[in-house]
Amino acid sequence: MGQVEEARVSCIDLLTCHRELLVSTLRSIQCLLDNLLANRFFCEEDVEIVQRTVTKPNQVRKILELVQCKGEDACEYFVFIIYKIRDAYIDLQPWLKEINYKPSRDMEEMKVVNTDPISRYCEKQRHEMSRDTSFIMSYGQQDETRLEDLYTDTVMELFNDANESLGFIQSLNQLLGEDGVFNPQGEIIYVMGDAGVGKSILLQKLQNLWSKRELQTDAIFFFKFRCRMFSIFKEAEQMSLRDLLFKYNCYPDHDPDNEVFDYILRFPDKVVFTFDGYDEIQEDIDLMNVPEVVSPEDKANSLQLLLSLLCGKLLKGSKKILTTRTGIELQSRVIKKKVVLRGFSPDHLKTYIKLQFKEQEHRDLVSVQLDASPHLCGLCSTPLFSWIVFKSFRHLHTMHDTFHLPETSITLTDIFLLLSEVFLSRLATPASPLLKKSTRCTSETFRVGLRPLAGFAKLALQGLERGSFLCSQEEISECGLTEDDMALGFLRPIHEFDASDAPATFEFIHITLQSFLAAFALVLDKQTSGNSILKFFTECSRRRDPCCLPLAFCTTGFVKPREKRPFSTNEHLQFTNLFLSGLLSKTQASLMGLLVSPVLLKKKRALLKAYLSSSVKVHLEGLPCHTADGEKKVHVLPHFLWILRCIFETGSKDIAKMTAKGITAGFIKLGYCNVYSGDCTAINFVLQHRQKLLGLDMDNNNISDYGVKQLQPSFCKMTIVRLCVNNLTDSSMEVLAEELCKHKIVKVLGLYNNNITDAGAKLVAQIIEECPQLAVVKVGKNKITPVGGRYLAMAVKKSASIFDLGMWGNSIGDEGAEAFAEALKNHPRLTNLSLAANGITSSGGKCLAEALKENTVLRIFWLVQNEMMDDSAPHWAELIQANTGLSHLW
Ligand SMILES: Nc1ncnc2c1ncn2[C@@H]1O[C@H](COP(=O)(O)OP(=O)(O)OP(=O)(O)O)[C@@H](O)[C@H]1O
Repeated sequence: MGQVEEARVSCIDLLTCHRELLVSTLRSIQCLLDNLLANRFFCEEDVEIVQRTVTKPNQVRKILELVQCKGEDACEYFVFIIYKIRDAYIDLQPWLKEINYKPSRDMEEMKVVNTDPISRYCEKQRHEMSRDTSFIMSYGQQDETRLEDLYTDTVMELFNDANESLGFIQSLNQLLGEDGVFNPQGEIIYVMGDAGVGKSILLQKLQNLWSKRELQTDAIFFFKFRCRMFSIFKEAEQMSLRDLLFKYNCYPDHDPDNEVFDYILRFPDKVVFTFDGYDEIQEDIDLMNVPEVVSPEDKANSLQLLLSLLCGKLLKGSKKILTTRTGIELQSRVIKKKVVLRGFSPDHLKTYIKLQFKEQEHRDLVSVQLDASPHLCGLCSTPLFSWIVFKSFRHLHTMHDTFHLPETSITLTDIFLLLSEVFLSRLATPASPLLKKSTRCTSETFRVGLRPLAGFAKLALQGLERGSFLCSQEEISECGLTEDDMALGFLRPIHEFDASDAPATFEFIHITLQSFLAAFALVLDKQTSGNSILKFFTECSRRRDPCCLPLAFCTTGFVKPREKRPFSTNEHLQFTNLFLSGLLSKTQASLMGLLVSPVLLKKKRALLKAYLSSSVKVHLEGLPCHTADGEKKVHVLPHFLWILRCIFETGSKDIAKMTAKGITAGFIKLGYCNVYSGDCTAINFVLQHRQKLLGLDMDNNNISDYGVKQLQPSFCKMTIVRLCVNNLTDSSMEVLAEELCKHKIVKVLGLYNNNITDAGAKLVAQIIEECPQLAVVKVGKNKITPVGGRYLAMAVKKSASIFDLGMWGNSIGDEGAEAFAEALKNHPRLTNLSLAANGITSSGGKCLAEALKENTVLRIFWLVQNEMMDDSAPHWAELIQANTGLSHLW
């Protein structure tokens, strides 16, 4: 035996000595009884005696009495059970440590079976979680793919409460860890991302890793919820936290004493929650005024339970990951950390192609087509869209002799038409394998599939109109859809909301597909006046406010009743508008002309054209603008971007021209508007028709190199190019250098916080040298070393226009500093320079101070966060006394 034996403390004495502690702390009595019985320390009668005893402490007393009567071995085995099943006897682990318990060799050989309800529940949860998360849904139910065969990492960026980037997360383990926590008191790990960027799949992967014990966490419970379910529970339905956890997740069997729930209440830090799709909550505002839930025993409305969990009023300290569409802001005080999903990087996309296509021939074919179209690459950075494109490609390629992805100007409407074509092609009689593959005829597929397509479209529109993502069997039948139609793949059944045997509920396989079909319904609709196609446009332009969700409740406890909103965001409606624009485009005219009367189609197209042609102008007129340097500046809202997206879908040059004319401001700020690379095609589509010069600020978006490529034709008009915090690499610098040096009109170039290295810095230096009007350049927080620093310094030396250069947060070091010292001597114009946080030591500092004695122009100089020692201070003191033009030295 270990220390216990060495000290010759018998276990009988131990149990006597610590009896009080054991009586007050010991739980999971059944597990003790099961093992004592199985190993014949107890007989059936002993077990019955214990079970007949009324309270838990008395049961423990009885067990202690009995084991002590049975002798030293029984007592030692009793302690051994507590030692072996840590989870069940977690409170007694410190005691075991205190008595320095180590089991004897004989004891180590004895069997202990874990019949503890808590451990059994954990196992059950892991088992069910693994079953539920191992497959990614594909087309309908018929074609599921294993998660591990398709899951590809995506770009995950951390942000602080001021929405400043804190860098990227490299692995899912970091999501639950401490990286990027800006508010330790906050309870929520807030994950944001655009439609289809992979929020649900990210959670699924996390759940799957946990189920296989591959996630680095000590959490032993995991509860997953989709937020939309909270809208489904009946308003009047009151439920307890226990119901919410067990009825709608995994149920604890064999737990007569509620030990699992008690454990969860006592150790909330052992619990992970995932709540997917916070934007999908269709809250009833009246509920918000009901008092908050603070006791786990209270019954309450499910939404209140959710909010109390999220705010930490219930199960404080549990880990909670909440996902939502971009644009839904929560108050920072409830957020622990913030992660934004950015979709596939070019490398991720390559990996995903490999996973999607097993045959090298297909991989090559797809890669060639993608390489030829940066716009398609941009679209495919959203996993949902690449999934549709690749799946459709595979399907159509196997069905038909030739199939190529649509070329250059593919739109989102094209992508969803492709998906619908694949679904509807199931209606076609399969060709005999011996026959040559059939020739693809999209219009025929749609013509044959019109009845079910119209049925699904009607169902989708009805759902959007009443604010629901779900549909019942009854509603499906009312739309004329049959069981065979259900097999096409548009809908999938959902089981998770009905704890009872309620009839099945269905949802569209993705919300964007519901939006697409709703748009289809608007186009097909013969009954109502054409005007009704614009109803969602009107609604979206009215609801311009950034969304504020029920978590106001967490901090204020009271929210004023507002207009009842079916969805927390209007993105679904915006998508419907976008698809409507695409379906009514000239490109789709021949296909749609087969499905709708050409006269009606023409009427609807004219209405849309009239609306879109003026909507940018109207939007801009409604915004506050200010004039600076004789130029009108306006900060647009995300709705502006949606209008541009719609205009691009129409493919109409006329509308684009009229829109370009309507942009009267000389400077447009699109910062924080959630612009992604695919949007740049739409922006370019309009801007290329602009006659006048323009300043464009696109800071803090996600446009990436694909986006810059798409904007290429528009740079000839841009005097201000701000692309800070946009995930750009040197490849974007090539495009910028080529365009900006060709047109030489740029005045401001913002590239702060991207991924520019020395090669990119060389190109920026070229822009500085060759653009005679360039006054402001921001290249801080990139990856520029002394080599790049030298290029930039040399360019600054040659430039007579540069006025403000920001280099903060690179690593140009002393070598870079010396080069800048050279550039500063007698520079005619540079007034504001930041070399802060660049690893410059006293030696570099000395050179800079010396050089500044010959400079009377520099006013503001940032040098903080370098590595200069006190020995450089006299040089700066001397410089200040020498009374150069320097007014601010940091
Ligand atoms: N990391 C990934 N690896 C492979 N495929 C992915 C990944 N993320 C998403 N997908 C594909 O994209 C589809 C849509 O993803 P998902 O449902 O997670 O998006 P979402 O961000 O939750 O969208 P929404 O906000 O509209 O609900 C998935 O069904 C899957 O096919």
